[in-house]
Amino acid sequence: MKLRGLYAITDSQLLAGGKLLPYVEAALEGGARLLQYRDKSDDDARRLREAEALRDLCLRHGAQLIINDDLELATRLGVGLHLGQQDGSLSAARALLGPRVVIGATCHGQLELAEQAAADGASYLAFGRFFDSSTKPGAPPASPELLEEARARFAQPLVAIGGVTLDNAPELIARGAAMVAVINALFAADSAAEVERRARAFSQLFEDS
Ligand SMILES: Cc1ncc(COP(=O)(O)OP(=O)(O)O)c(N)n1
Ligand SMILES: Cc1ncsc1CCOP(=O)(O)O
Ligand SMILES: [Mg+2]
Repeated sequence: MKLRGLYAITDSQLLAGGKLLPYVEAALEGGARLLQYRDKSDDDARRLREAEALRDLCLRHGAQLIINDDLELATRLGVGLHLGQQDGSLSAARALLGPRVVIGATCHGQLELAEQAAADGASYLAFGRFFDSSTKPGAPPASPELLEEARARFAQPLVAIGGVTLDNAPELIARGAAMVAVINALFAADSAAEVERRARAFSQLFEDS
C-alpha cells in the first residue's frame, strides 16, 4: 500500500472508558491510512483482544494496522510493526515478518539512524518529535528542516511525529513528510464525530499538497 496521509496512533489514557473502538473507527472513517496500536501495559490478553478488533476495523476501511514495540503480537496477527531504537532488532523483525509487511523505525532527529534503519529494511522512517508533545514530552527533538535533507537522501516515505496539529502539519508535509503521525490532536476530543472531523481535515492536507 502507498504510505501517504494520516497515521493515527492510539493512546490508552485518551481512549479509556470504551472510546478505543468508536474513536478509532471515526479516525478511519475520516481517512487515516495507518493505525498504530500503542499500549504500554503488560495485560497480554487485553492487548491481543484489542489488537484483533483494531485489525478488523482497519481491514474494513482499507487501512493497515501497525503494532508498537511488540514483534510477537505483530507476528501473531500478521500485521505491521513499529520499532524504536530500544525495541529490538529491525533486521531480525524484517527477516521474520517477510519483505511485504510494513515495518517502521524511529529515527528521532538523526540521519545516521535513518541510514541504519533503511539498510535494515525499514518501510518508513519516522522523525520527531517536531513540536512539544504532551504525550511524550521527553522524546528527542528534531527540526522540520531535517525532513528536506531526509527526503533528498532516502527513498523510503518519511513520517513526522510529535506535537503535530492541523496548524503545523502543512509545514511538515511541504518539507517532505509523506505521513503525519498524530495522537493528541486527533484523539483528545469530546466525541467520535469530532475525531472524524479532525481526521478528515488532516487527510485533506495531503490532497491539497
Ligand atoms: C510513527 C512513530 N514514530 C515514532 C514512534 C516512537 O517510537 P519509540 O521511540 O519506540 O517510542 P514509543 O512510541 O515506543 O514510546 C512511534 N511510536 N511511532
Ligand atoms: C510516540 C512519540 N514519539 C515521539 S513524539 C510521540 C508522541 C506523539 O504524540 P502527540 O501527537 O500527542 O504529540
Ligand atoms: Mg517503542
